[in-house]
Amino acid sequence: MISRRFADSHICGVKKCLCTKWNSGSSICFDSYLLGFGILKAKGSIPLVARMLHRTIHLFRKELRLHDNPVLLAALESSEALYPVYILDTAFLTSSMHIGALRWNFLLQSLEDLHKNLGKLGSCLLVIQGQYELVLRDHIQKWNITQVTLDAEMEPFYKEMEANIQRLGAELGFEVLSLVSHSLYNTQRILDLNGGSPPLTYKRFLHILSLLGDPEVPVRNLTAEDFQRCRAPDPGLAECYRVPLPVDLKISPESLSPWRGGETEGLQRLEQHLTDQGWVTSFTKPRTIPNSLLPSTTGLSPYFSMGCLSVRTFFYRLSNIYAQAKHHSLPPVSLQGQLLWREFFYTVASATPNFTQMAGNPICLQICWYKDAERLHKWKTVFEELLLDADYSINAGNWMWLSASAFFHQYTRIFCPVRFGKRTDPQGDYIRKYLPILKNFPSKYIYEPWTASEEEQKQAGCIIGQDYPFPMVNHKEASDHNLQLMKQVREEQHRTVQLTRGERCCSTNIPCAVAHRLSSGTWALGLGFGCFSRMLFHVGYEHHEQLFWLLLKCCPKFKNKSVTLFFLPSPLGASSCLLQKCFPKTGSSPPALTPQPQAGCVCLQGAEISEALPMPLVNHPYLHPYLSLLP
Ligand SMILES: Cc1cc2nc3c(=O)[nH]c(=O)nc-3n(C[C@H](O)[C@H](O)[C@H](O)COP(=O)(O)OP(=O)(O)OC[C@H]3O[C@@H](n4cnc5c(N)ncnc54)[C@H](O)[C@@H]3O)c2cc1C
Repeated sequence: MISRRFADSHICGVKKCLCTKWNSGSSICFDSYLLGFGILKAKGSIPLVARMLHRTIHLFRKELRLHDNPVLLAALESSEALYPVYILDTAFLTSSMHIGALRWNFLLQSLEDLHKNLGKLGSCLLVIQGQYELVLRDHIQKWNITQVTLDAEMEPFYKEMEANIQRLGAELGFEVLSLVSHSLYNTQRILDLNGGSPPLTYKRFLHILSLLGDPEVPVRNLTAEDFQRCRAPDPGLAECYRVPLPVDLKISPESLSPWRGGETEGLQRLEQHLTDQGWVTSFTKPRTIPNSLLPSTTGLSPYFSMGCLSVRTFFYRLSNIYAQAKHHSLPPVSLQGQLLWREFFYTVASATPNFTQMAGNPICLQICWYKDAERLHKWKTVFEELLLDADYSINAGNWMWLSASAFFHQYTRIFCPVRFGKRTDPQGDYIRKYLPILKNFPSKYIYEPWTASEEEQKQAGCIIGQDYPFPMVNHKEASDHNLQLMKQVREEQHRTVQLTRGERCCSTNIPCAVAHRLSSGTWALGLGFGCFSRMLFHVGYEHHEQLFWLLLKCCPKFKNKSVTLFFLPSPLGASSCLLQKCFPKTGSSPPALTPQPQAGCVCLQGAEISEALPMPLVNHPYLHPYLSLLP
C-alpha cells in the first residue's frame, strides 16, 4: 500500500505538500527529497520551509494516462519545471514487441489523447523520435534536468531501459524515480512473501494475496493546479515535438479496429460497462461467448495493455459495485478474477527467465514442435502482429496455458475449429462478418469451405486455394499427433508438469451427486466432482450444465420429472472427461438453461427429463454443507 505523510504549509498562499513518502516500489525513495528541505526567508521575513525543486523529464512509457498515475503525481510534487515526454524509439519498440499497424495506430491515438488531456491542464506532451539514450543525453543537458521520473515496468526490455537510465543518471548527475502502477500490486512484494519465487498456481497466488491484503489504492486525479505549480514546456517545443501522424511513420492510417486508442475512450468504455451493474456482478468467464459479433467481455484489454486505463481504478470500481450487490461472482470467474489472472501472469513473468519462450523457460514443457518455417511465419502474421492488446506476460502465459505447456494440464481437450464453430455459431455469422470473402458460402460449408464442390465455390465467389487458403493442417492428423507427443512429453518431464499443477484437493475423481426432493414436489440435484479447485475454471459453467443434464438423463429416478439444478460453489466441480466420454453417445444437445442466482448458488430451472438411463448417484461428504442451501 502506498502510505503518505503530508505536511502542509502555506507558502505565498499556495498549499504545498512538503513530504511524501512512497514505499510502493520506487527505485529511489522519496525520503531523499527531505534532504533538500531548508529554511528560507520570504518577503516580510517570515521563515518558510521550502525544498530544492527539480527540473524533471517525466518519461511516459506504458502508463499513457493522467488518472492513477502515482509517479507523474510525484514528479509534479517535486518539480519546478516538468517536461512530459514520450520517446518514440521505433527500433526499441519493434525489437521488443511485434507491433503491427493496428497497434501503431492505437499508440498514436493514445499519445494524441494524452497530449490533449495534458493541454487541458496547461501542459503538453513532447513526442521525441530517436534512440532513447541519445534523446535523453541530449535533452538532459539542453533542459538542465535534475530528475527523470518513469513508470516501473516488469518486462526485461523495460527493466533494461530503466537500468540504463539509472546508469545515465549516475553519469550525468540526475536522479531517477520510478513507481509501479501497471499492476495491482508491486509484484516484488508477492515474490518476497512467497520466499523469493513466484507462486506458480492461481490457488497459491490467491493465498499470498490474502496475506498481502487489498491492492494499492489509486492515487488522486491530477488537476490544473498541480501543473500550474511547475513550469510547462514552451509552446514552441510542443510544435517541434508534436505527435506524429501515421503517415509520418509510414503506417497505413486506415484501421478496421473499432477500438480508438487513448485514456478518454478507455474511461468512457469503462463507465459504460460499469453502468450495467447486473452484468458486472453476474460476469462469469469462461461463460462468455468468444465468437459473438460484439464482445461479450469488456474489451478493455488494449487500454490496460498500454496503460490508458488503470487496473487499480477498475479493481476498486468493481469492489464498490460488489459491495452494493446481494450476490456477485467470485474469482477465478468474476471480472475481478480476470484482473487477478492478469496479475498472476505478471507475477510469474516478472521472475521467470525466458517467459515468452519455450527454450530456457523452467516452467514450460519442452516440446519438440514442428519445425516448419513457412507455417510458423503464417501463424506469426495472423496471431502476433494483429493483436491490439499484445501483452508480454498475459500473451505468453495464455499460450502456455492453451498449449498445456504450463498452468493447464488437461491436454486431452483439443478444440476443433470446425466443430467448435458449428456448435457455438451454426450460421457462421462471426465468420461472415470478419472473413467477408467467405460470406456467400451456405452455412454447412462456412467452417470448411474447402469441402464445397468447385461449382459451389464459384457460386460463393471464392475459390479455395486461390481466393482463400487451403487449411494448413489436417485437424484430425495434427491433433492425434499432438496428443501422442504431449502424452510422451508429460511422462518424460513429470517434474516440470508438477511445477504449475498444484495439489489436488481430492484424491478421487468419482462423480458424486445428491438428490433432494423439494417441498414443491420437484427434485433438487447437487452434483460434484473431486478436485474442484481446478475444475471450475478449467471446465467452466457450461460443462456443469451439460454434466447435470447428462446425469439427469442417466438416472431413472428423474424420468419425466421437473428438476431444479444447483451449481454448487467450492469445493465441488464437474468433470469434462466424463462429458467427453459419455455425452457424444447420447447424440443430442443439452437444453438451454438460464442461470438464476439463489441462496449463494447458481440455480438452473426447468429441465424436463424425458429419457433415462440407469446410473447410480453417489453421495459424497463434500456435498453435505451445501444441502443446507437447498430450499
Ligand atoms: C492464447 C491467448 C493469448 C492471449 N493474449 C493476450 C494478450 O496478449 N493480451 C491480453 O490482454 N490478453 C490476452 N489474452 C487473454 C484474454 O483473452 C484477454 O485478456 C481478454 O480476452 C481480453 O478481453 P477483455 O478485455 O474483454 O477481457 P475481460 O474478460 O473483460 O477481462 C478484463 C481484463 O482482465 C484481464 N484478463 C482477462 N482474461 C485474462 C486472461 N485469460 N489472462 C490474463 N488476464 C486476463 C485482461 O486485462 C482483461 O482486459 C490471451 C488469451 C489467450 C487464450
